[in-house]
Parts: sequence; C-alpha cells; structure tokens
Amino acid sequence: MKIDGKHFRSIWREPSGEVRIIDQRWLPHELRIVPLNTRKDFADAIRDMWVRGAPLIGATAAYGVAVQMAADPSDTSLDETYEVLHETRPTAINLKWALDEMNKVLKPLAPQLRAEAAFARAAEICDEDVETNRQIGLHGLEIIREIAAKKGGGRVNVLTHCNAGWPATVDWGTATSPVYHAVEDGIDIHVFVDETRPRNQGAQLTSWELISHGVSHDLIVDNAGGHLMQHGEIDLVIVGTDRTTARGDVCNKIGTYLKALAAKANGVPFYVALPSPTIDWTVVDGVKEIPIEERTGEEVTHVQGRDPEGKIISVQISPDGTPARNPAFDVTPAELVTGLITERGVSPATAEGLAAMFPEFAVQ
Ligand SMILES: CSC[C@H]1O[C@H](OP(=O)(O)O)[C@H](O)[C@@H]1O
Repeated sequence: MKIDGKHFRSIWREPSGEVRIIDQRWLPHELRIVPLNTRKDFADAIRDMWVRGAPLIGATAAYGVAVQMAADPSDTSLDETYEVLHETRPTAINLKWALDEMNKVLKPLAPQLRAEAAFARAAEICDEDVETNRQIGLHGLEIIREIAAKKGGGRVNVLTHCNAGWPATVDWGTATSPVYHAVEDGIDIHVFVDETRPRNQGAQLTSWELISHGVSHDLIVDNAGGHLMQHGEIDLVIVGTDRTTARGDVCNKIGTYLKALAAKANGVPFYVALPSPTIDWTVVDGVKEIPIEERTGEEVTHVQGRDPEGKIISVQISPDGTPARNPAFDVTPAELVTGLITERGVSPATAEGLAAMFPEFAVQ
C-alpha cells in the first residue's frame, strides 16, 4: 500500500537481486528498509519480528530459501534451510506452507537449477498473496455493503485486533483489505483498532497503515471492545488468522478469543479474513492441536515507544523481578465465528463449508 503517496510492498527484490524488507520493529516512528542477505538474516527477521504476520512470514521464508539456494543449492543445504526457517516461529502455518511449496519445486531439480527456480517461486508466492488478499477484500466488501445498506448508508463501525493489514502480508492485508475496498467504494467506514498488547501491533502498525491511507479510525485499549459492543458502537469484527483448522477453529493473536466471546454475547458479527494457505487441513481441534508460541516475558514487562527527543526506547512498566507469561496467540472455536472470508468467498466456519470452498485441499 502507500506510504506518503509512494507504493510499497512489505518485501520485495531489488533489480540488483537483493531482497529487502520494511523492518517493522521501528514503525510507526521510523521507516527502516533493510536487506536480507543470508539465511541467518531471514531467520532472525522472522524470529525477532522484523517481519510478522502469517502471509508475510511465509513469503519471507520463501525468499530465505532462494537466497540460500544461491549460496549452496545442495540437498543438505535445502534440508537444513527448511529446518532453520521452520523453527523460527511455531504458530503461523504459512511458514510451513511456504517451505513445503519451495520444496515441491526444488527437490526434483538438479542443484544448479535451484536458485533461479526458487526466486521465481518466491516471487509467485508474493504475487499470489497480493491477489488473494485483494479477493478477500472484495468478498469482505459485500458484508460491509450489506451493513451499510441496513444502516441507510450510515457509518459502518469495524473492530479489528492486532495487525492483519498490509504489513502482515505482502500487500493489501487480510482483515484490512475489505476496509480499503469499502473506502474506495465510498462507504462511510470507521475502524476501532485494538492496541493489542503486548507488542502493540494495532497501535504501532494498524494505526500507521490506516492513517497513511486516510482511513477514519480510533485506537482503543484491548479491554474497551466489549464495552463498545454493549453500547452498539461496533457493527462487525474482522480479524486475521495465523492458522485455521479444517473445521474452522481460528488461531490468532492473543485476545482474539475474548473479542469473539464479547461479539457473541452482543450479537455482533465476527468474521475472520482467511487466505487459503493459512488453513491447516491436518488439524481439527485448534485448542488441542495448534502450538501456541510463548514469547519472552520482556514483551509484557516493557513497552517500546518514542521519547520526547524522538528516540525509540523501551521502558519497563513492572517492578524488577516481576515474572511474566506471554502466550502470543489463542484459539477461537468455530462456533464463535460468523464466517470465514476467503479469496473464493465467505465460508461458514465448518468442516463442510471449508471442504466445499476448497475441495482440492480438504482431507477426504
Ligand atoms: C494476516 S495474518 C496477521 C496475524 O499475524 C499476527 O501475529 P504476529 O504479529 O505475531 O505475526 C496476528 O496474529 C495477526 O492477526
């Protein structure tokens, strides 16, 4: 999407061949563009969240394989790279999906052919993600149009959690794509942005992308969503996902489950923007089967921001020695989900719905 009028993707390859990313750790205060030149660079970038968001994690891993194939295209190198990148973050299934996609292309090839083929497939994965998200936006737009019509053209108020926007993908975003399409459609739309503790992807990234695109929004604390729903201020919730099971259980940033409970209690539609590479067809019960990343407690005990002199700093908000737990995701059971907005249309959050939408992938 656009930053000060200039179009960006979150990851791209320069004409020189160098792969570059926006290092999201410094947004919204600094736009830092950095090259990723080695397998270690790619692993560090994913593990330490220079890039984050399920689709972008997958796209980054794909380019990480390509860069390593240019360095060493041997079978050993390919197998090691799969493991090194796969172990960076455990929850988003797009990481494994992308690595498997790369292996499908590379394993059968002679080593000397692998680098070119890897860069080609990585570029395809990026382009596919952009089109997938654009399609999700168009299908989500229909939901927003219906709500706008019911409100006689009145403002449609959307709540979203974390960042499932264009910085979480190669472009468009998933949960924000319907919003961008609604703005282009002339619909009066407003977004309530959960700050999303502990890393504040909502405050730092979603607010940044919406203000950069001129989208009306309010930043709210995570705990305000239920109150706003009780008072009729939210018309629908749209969130992203890092892994959705074959029956429609949705794993997403910690706190999503609580929003889904509040939405159910208040009759607010709760939608999940779901690109098909984020469906894990091998798991059914999300609570029991999806590995939840446990990140460092320091993300809970400290907050990053800009000081009065404009310097980006991290400050401690709890006493020395206070321990912290930091599960990074939770699972929303399918029965709390109104619908799954995929690139092929809106599916009920059921095994039957997903199998009908993606018959070629569904486990028979
Ligand atoms: C479009 S997937 C975005 C998804 O990824 C985020 O997690 P993280 O920032 O830790 O990679 C969050 O769960 C978003 O909903």
